Amino acid sequence: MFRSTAKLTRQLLQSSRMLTSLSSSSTSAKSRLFPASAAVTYQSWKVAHHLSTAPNNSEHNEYDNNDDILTTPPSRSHVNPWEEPEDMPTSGEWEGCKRGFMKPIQISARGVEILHSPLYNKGTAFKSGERDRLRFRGLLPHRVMNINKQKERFLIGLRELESNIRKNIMLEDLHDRNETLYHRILVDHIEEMAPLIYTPTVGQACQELSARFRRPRGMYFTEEDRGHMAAMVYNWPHNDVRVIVVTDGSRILGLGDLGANGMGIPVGKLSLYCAAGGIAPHRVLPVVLDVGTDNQELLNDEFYLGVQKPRLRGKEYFHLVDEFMNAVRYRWPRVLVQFEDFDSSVAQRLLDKYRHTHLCFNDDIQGTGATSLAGLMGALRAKGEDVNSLGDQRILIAGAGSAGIGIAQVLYQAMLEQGYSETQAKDAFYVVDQHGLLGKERMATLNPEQQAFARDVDSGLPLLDVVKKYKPTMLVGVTAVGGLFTEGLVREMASHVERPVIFPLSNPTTKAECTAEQAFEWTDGRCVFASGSPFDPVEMEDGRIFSTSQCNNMYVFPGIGLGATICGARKVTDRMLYVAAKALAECLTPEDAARGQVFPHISKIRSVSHAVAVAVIEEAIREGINTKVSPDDAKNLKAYVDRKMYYPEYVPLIEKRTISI
Ligand SMILES: NC(=O)C1=CN([C@@H]2O[C@H](COP(=O)(O)OP(=O)(O)OC[C@H]3O[C@@H](n4cnc5c(N)ncnc54)[C@H](OP(=O)(O)O)[C@@H]3O)[C@@H](O)[C@H]2O)C=CC1
Ligand SMILES: CC(=O)C(=O)O
Ligand SMILES: [Mg+2]
Repeated sequence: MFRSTAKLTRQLLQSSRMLTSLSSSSTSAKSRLFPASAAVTYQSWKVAHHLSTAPNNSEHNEYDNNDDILTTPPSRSHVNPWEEPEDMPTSGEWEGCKRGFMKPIQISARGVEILHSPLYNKGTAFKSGERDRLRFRGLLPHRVMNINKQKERFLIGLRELESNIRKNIMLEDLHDRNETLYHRILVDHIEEMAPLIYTPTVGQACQELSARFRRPRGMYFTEEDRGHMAAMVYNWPHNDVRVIVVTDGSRILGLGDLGANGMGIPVGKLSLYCAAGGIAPHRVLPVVLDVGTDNQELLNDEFYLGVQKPRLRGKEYFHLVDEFMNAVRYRWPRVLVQFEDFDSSVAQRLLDKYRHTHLCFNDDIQGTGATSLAGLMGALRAKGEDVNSLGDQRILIAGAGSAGIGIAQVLYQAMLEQGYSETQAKDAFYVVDQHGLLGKERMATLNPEQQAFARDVDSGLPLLDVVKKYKPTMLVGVTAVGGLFTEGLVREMASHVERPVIFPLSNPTTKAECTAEQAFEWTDGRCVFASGSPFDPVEMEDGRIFSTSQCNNMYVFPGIGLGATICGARKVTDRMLYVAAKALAECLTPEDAARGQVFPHISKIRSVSHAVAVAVIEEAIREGINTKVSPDDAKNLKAYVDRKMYYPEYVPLIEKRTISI
């Protein structure tokens, strides 16, 4: 089990390279992919550092490395958990940390039940005193391992696997056994893990969910549950649910209708809520509204686990959603509901119906809009232009669905904030769907949100002709059509603009409108690039290396959820999304911008979520919809939010006693 640091580091370097090449796109183009050597070096440094600094006796201290999952110490930036955080408070509950004593959690589970409860299970990390106290002495092998040793062992096994889907399965198995270790691995290795538990691998995990089903996670609601939902929600074993991610599986990433197999998306998003957003795992609930599917393959599949009927539509559908929304609010009055991957035929309608009465938002419309705003402001910085010059851009959005219109709406609001008139702001947009440019002549076929961005002339003009005629400075793809940005189209754009901004945002990677290497090659390295799923940096034949960024709503939804739930906001407002975008944009350092990056590195995601949450709470206070943060706490909001963020560490457990003497 124990390997030398050098040997392990070598192996990690090798595995990381393997991972890099597995997740990379085709290398057939002239430019070749550049292995993310900076990340590899950082990764191996972290492991090497840990191995050389972990104290020898750490495995035998009953209370070291433990924490209360409900509140956490303020600073978590340290790599080695045995090191005392620099800003450890001098009073209050964390005074105990210094003496190696942690407030335990009382649990009702007993003996072996605890080992089978993923929220409490620590596996081989249970210390001998705890094994006695909790009555499972003898049910675990003798050796006690601390969380870092467990993590190290898990990572060796994970990195030996050859395919990303196998890695996803291994991670989800851990998720089902030991949530603390799972989230700790995500927190410490987010760059490596995000593509495995989220896009792109989560797409395949959803497609194969029924075939690979092992253990249930989350809740399913079907038409048969009508009239029972208010009672059903009490089947969920946790009383303090703060965030629900719900889908009806009708548009999973760019993969279309995956029915109940879409459960992988709420599960993946909520893993990010915990690891990146600091929401404790017992406070999240993934949900599928299983209203059938129109996917013929699933309807014919003998192993499909969802409702094998055509989708419920119309009034019946909306009544079902309504019962669900009221049932969850009945049990958890302050819960935040994130609508995810609903087909655009219902997404905006659901948002409009609930946004003023329930604490909710639509991630594909609003989260994507806020993230893209931050990314496009980052692109202006990377180009050395004024971030407040959005209204002077010519912005071509390919795709007029939830994401496309969501992006246009948030950018439009931002332009008004930046001082542009409504006419100037509207004039910056060119929005194209399958039938070409949205224009006045097509008004009758457009929904009200699309109509707002219809141009006076050139209705139906094809995408390439829009590029030729209007010479966009920014090109955003949210069509779910892989390869839509052809060489001809990108070269045409680059012939008019010195530094074209190219954002193929469709997920998963196979649906990206173009790859990173294509964009850099076809613009001779002049573009500023960001994609929905991650791409490795690109090295051109002449040796130039270009950074890529991931423009994905994962940069804002965890922070929006964290902020909205900490302050008990009554609703998620448009301005909250705007301040979230600004906070995210401000996390970009001058060095990031100089490298052509438009988002902070993903390893910074927890501090990004923290900044977004602080901005959201400040906005809630300004708008008078904060119900929880006291004026005193508001004075030192950053520290307050820090304290509220969950950090995955083992907590001492004690039995909850029902009889007192
Ligand atoms: N990076 C990120 O954070 C996010 C990425 N996305 C991705 O964006 C993609 C779209 O999502 P969403 O908006 O919800 O999907 P929708 O189905 O709502 O919208 C897709 C849009 O693309 C248009 N379209 C399809 N084919 C073409 C074409 N050949 N040329 C021009 N337009 C075309 C459709 O037009 P028509 O209506 O005429 O069919 C429609 O307007 C997905 O792949 C999703 O994964 C979504 C959210 C966040
Ligand atoms: C990222 C995301 O939400 C999507 O692709 O749908
Ligand atoms: Mg989505």
